Amino acid sequence: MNDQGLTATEAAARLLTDGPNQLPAARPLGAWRLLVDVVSEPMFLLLVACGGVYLAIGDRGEAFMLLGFVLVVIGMTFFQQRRTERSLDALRDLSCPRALVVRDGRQERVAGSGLVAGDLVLLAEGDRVPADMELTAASNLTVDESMLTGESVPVTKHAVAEGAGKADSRVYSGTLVTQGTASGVVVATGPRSALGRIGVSLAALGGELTPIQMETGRVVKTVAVAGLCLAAGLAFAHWWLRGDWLQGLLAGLTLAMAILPEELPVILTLFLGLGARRLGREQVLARSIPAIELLGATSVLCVDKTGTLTVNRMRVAQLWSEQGGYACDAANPEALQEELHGLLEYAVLASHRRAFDPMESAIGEAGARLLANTEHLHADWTLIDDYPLSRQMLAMSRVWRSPDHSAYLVAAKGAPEAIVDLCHLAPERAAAIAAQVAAMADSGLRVIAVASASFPAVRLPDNQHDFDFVFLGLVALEDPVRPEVPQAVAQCQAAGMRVVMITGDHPATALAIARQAGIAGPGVGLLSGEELGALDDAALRARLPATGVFCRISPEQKLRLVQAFRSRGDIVAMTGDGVNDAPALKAASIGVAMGARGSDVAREAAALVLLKDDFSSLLLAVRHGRRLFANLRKAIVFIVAVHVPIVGLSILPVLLGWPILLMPVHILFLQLVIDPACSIVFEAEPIEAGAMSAKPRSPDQHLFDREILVRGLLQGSGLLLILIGHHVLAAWSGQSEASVRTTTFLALILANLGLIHANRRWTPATRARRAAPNRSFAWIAVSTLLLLALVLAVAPVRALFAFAIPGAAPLALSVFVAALSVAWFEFVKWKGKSNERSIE
Ligand SMILES: Nc1ncnc2c1ncn2[C@@H]1O[C@H](COP(=O)(O)OP(=O)(O)OP(=O)(O)O)[C@@H](O)[C@H]1O
Ligand SMILES: [Cu+]
Repeated sequence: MNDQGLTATEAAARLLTDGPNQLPAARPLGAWRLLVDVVSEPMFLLLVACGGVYLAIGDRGEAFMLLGFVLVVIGMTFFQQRRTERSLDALRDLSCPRALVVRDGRQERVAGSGLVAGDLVLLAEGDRVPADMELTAASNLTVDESMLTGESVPVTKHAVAEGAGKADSRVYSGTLVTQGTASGVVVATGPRSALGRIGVSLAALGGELTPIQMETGRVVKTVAVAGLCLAAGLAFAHWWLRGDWLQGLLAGLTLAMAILPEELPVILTLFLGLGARRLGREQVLARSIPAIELLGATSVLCVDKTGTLTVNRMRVAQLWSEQGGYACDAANPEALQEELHGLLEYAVLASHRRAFDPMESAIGEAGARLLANTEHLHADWTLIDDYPLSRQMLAMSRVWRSPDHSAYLVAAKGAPEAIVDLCHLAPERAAAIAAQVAAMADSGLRVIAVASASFPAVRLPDNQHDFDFVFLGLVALEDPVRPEVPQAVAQCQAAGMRVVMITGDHPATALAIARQAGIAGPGVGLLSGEELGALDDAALRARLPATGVFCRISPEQKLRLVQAFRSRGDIVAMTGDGVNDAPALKAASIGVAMGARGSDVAREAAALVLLKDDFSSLLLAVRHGRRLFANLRKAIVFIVAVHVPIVGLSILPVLLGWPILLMPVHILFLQLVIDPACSIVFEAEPIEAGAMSAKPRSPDQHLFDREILVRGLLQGSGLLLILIGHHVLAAWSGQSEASVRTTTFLALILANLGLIHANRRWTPATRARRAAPNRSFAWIAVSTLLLLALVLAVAPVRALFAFAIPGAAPLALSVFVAALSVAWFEFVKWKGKSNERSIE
């Protein structure tokens, strides 16, 4: 079998003829769905109804105007849909497995969709098999084929060369490598794979509603029902008081339009969608929308050590045997002493030649450097078998045959406890070794022990215990804490979040690294996997508040820990990268996988994928989550406030016998054009200064709570009163009906802008930061005023809006009223702030 793989040109040609290695995505017809979506928009129905009434009255101009707005609704729905679709496509790409393929003799990682038949692909634990393959080499490979066969017990696979039958040497697209490594040649891709033939399409992604979306849905429904009742009442009142039922119907429909919280769901989707995009810019991929929403409420961060807190670049720092020690820095001029040659030799033999694990690469490098030109490097030995690491035994052995030995040679390395156990050492010797391990681990080094054995060349035992191991010594590896981690941890703690370390490593190493990262301090305890196993759920829960470091933890225990934290009401973000981490990642409120280091399984189970594999990205994500929630609340205050005057100005004239002030066009102008644009300002608002020094919000804090409603209603009713004052004053000063309408509308729009400005920051104006200007506000203010000027300038449009070009004095009055309302907003803001303080 050639091990160069295909050439890139060959692969490209085959990709062209065979098509991508993808399953056809089932997607309903776009146009049809769009139609259904648009027609079920309440705004659309109201518009059509209003149009009908205008036609019945014989007012064709108004009717066509509304038709124009129908186009706006369709356009908005369409773009909305396109955007959601596109973000879902991005999610699908992400869940598409990547493959390590050999082409032109070089290994490269490509998207699974780029594979073609004949490609040579390497598989490792945690990979999703990217295509149907025939194995050319396999070491301890077991595969979970449950998604094809329903059988959840992993099956063992062998290479064809080992005389395995077809079923035994084939792995199928979509199945999961649960253990071992292998290489194989792709035999079928895309729809021709076993999975494709069954016709399984990708699991439906998206579609699930987040708690906030559900809450918003409820609010929208309640308000809509109330609005319709009110509108019916108004139509009836109009008919009763004035006798014109068509006009009454129109007034009712106008009110319904004014009340309908049409923009809420739109804004929510916008915020969450843009939130995902913002996270993406920080190299954080959000695979689930609910996670974005929850981020701001995170109260516990459970992080693993290697790679998340540390740089994951290992280096052998010390070698130690009972005969002596050696410091492995490049500055050490001395050669490695003869007594330690065997230790390093067997450490190398116990590692994979083409190592995935940074620890094994480090050992390989140290061997190549320190044992160069000795007889201890054995490129010509053949690997006979290996015993992988397991949860019961944190040690692995590899069995070799050398050309000049009759017996097999076995090299083992693993956690010192495990190796000491395998070597059956006398208690005093074991104690001395443990003391040495503790001394090395205290400075944060990861310590592993190495042993050797020889075994007659007969059938190998099933268990590593059956070898007669000789203890060789210890290898200590250094993996420094990332420089930015201590500060990030401190910021998390300042933000009221606990950072908890969960590791499979030795207690002393774990504690040392935790100290360097700032996780462990006075009053922060340590709990080992063994102790944890002895605790029942209640006892475990009781230990959590005082424990910050969990060591020698197995993945199954990670799951228990997540569940224990969650049962205390915590919102838990948990990082993980291994195959066995998937259940814990799924169980966490927010599962976090590492983009580069994580296995396919981990990334599939996670809600967030950190492309920059490090802890500070997580802090950034939380910041974005908090900002998003805060800005959403600001937008909602604005929306509540802005509805009050619109509703009031729709109802009052009918009841008080004034000429009708607001007609459907005016409301549409506000509701469909101005308000949604305004929410963009809130979305872009930077995080408030104190947001990362406050406690995380409680997970069941409502978006629409009393504080928000009171603040919004207060701002809105003040504005309504001021506008009524304006109306009375304007009418009294002898302005024409059209002029009153124009100036009141202008005052409303200006006050609207003032309202946005006021709600951008809830900290009083005097303390507002000047930094980070939000340019979208200026843009929207200018374009809103331009749009209004346009409406006034174009005579037919002006007529449709029933406006008149106002004189200087009415204009001045209108601007003055708007300024008055801004002062009112600032007062409410200041009042709200001082109330909050008195509650605390
Ligand atoms: N390739 C290996 N060879 C030998 N021993 C290993 C190997 N990998 C891990 N071990 C042993 O098993 C222990 C647990 O390893 P594991 O990989 O589960 O830790 P982990 O949870 O990934 O640690 P961390 O939190 O540092 O990432 C290690 O401390 C080490 O003693
Ligand atoms: Cu030697």
